[in-house]
Amino acid sequence: MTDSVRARHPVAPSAPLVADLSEEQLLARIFPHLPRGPRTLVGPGDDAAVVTAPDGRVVVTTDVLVEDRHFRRAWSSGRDVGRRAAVQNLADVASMGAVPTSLVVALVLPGDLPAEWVEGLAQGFGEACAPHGVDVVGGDLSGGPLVVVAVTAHGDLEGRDPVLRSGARPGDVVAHAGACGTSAAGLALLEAGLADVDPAAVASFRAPTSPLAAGPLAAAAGASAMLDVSDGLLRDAGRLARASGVVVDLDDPRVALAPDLARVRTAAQRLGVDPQAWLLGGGEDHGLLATFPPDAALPAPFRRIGRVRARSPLADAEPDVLVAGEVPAVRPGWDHFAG
Ligand SMILES: Nc1ncnc2c1ncn2[C@@H]1O[C@H](COP(=O)(O)OP(=O)(O)O)[C@@H](O)[C@H]1O
Ligand SMILES: Cc1ncc(C[n+]2csc(CCOP(=O)(O)OP(=O)(O)O)c2C)c(N)n1
Ligand SMILES: [Mg+2]
Ligand SMILES: [Mg+2]
Ligand SMILES: [Mg+2]
Repeated sequence: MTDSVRARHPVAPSAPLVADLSEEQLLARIFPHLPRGPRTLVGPGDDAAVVTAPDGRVVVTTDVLVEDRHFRRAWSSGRDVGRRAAVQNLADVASMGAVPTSLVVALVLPGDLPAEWVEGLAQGFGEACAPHGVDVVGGDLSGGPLVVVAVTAHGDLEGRDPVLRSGARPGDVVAHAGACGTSAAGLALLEAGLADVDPAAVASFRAPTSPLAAGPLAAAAGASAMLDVSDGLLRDAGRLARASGVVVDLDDPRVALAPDLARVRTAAQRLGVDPQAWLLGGGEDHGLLATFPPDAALPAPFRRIGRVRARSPLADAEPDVLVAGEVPAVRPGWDHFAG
């Protein structure tokens, strides 16, 4: 950290700042302070929490989108941001095996923002939610220096057990539903000023779609663990692997993710980059990554992309995720702080 940053904050020179920590390290400092009673069936650490209500259980999750961190006003319309914010939250509900039911939306809006942009945002929420029978039931407004969209989503497990990150067992099949790497390709094209090279990839960055119905289907088919891929396949597979105490060994992406590779090949050639970096390290496609017992039939549109292995009891520094048995060479994905 620079001295000028430290000068603004009254901390000891050795005390870490947020930018010195990974998201996981920061969460490890937060979680111990949070109260936890018998109403909490699944607490922080998964894609969503499960809490009891007098007449049952409610799945609840929240994600925030920040201007210039998650979107740029020059690249995305209000409608795009509304659709993205909805899908990002609905995917966290689906990845618990639940059906999303309602959202509340809190907005921070700078005064120079056209009111039309905000109407577009509401339209985007409507377009992403209505087909799934999800209602937008409230929110909050505040002024502020940049656009922030904070969403809380609720879901219904319909009597099923929630599918946690922690249930993967050695021998399970690793499967994925949805796209991998397309959103990252779209972002890279926008950054390079080459959006016209692949308008479909750019559209999926601006407003991704997630196979939401596949979450409850996976739960019904006996999925042992699940999460949505928001930060990159390797990063999120690592979270599932650590929560479950296993190693995720992904199949060779040139075969297992061949359709995804084909989708981003043109953009990769044009930008002169290795498309595997997008497939394995790109986030924000919000596909579902799940593990299934070996005898389970994978529900559509899940496809096998790897296998769960036992951790070796002797190897301390064993990686959590392998690709075709090897330590992957590409960046694993997004971290807000220790990127
Ligand atoms: N400020 C916070 N206080 C309590 N729990 C948090 C906080 N930020 C994140 N979490 C929890 O940490 C876990 C990981 O968060 P995150 O990586 O954002 O999950 P996701 O990618 O599914 O949105 C989640 O269970 C989330 O609820
Ligand atoms: C302008 C811009 N730059 C970079 C990115 C890439 N990016 C920003 S956040 C993120 C990860 C996903 O967001 P996060 O807040 O971590 O969502 P969560 O994991 O909580 O679902 C990625 C890949 C972007 N979307 N927009
Ligand atoms: Mg998630
Ligand atoms: Mg989150
Ligand atoms: Mg994230």
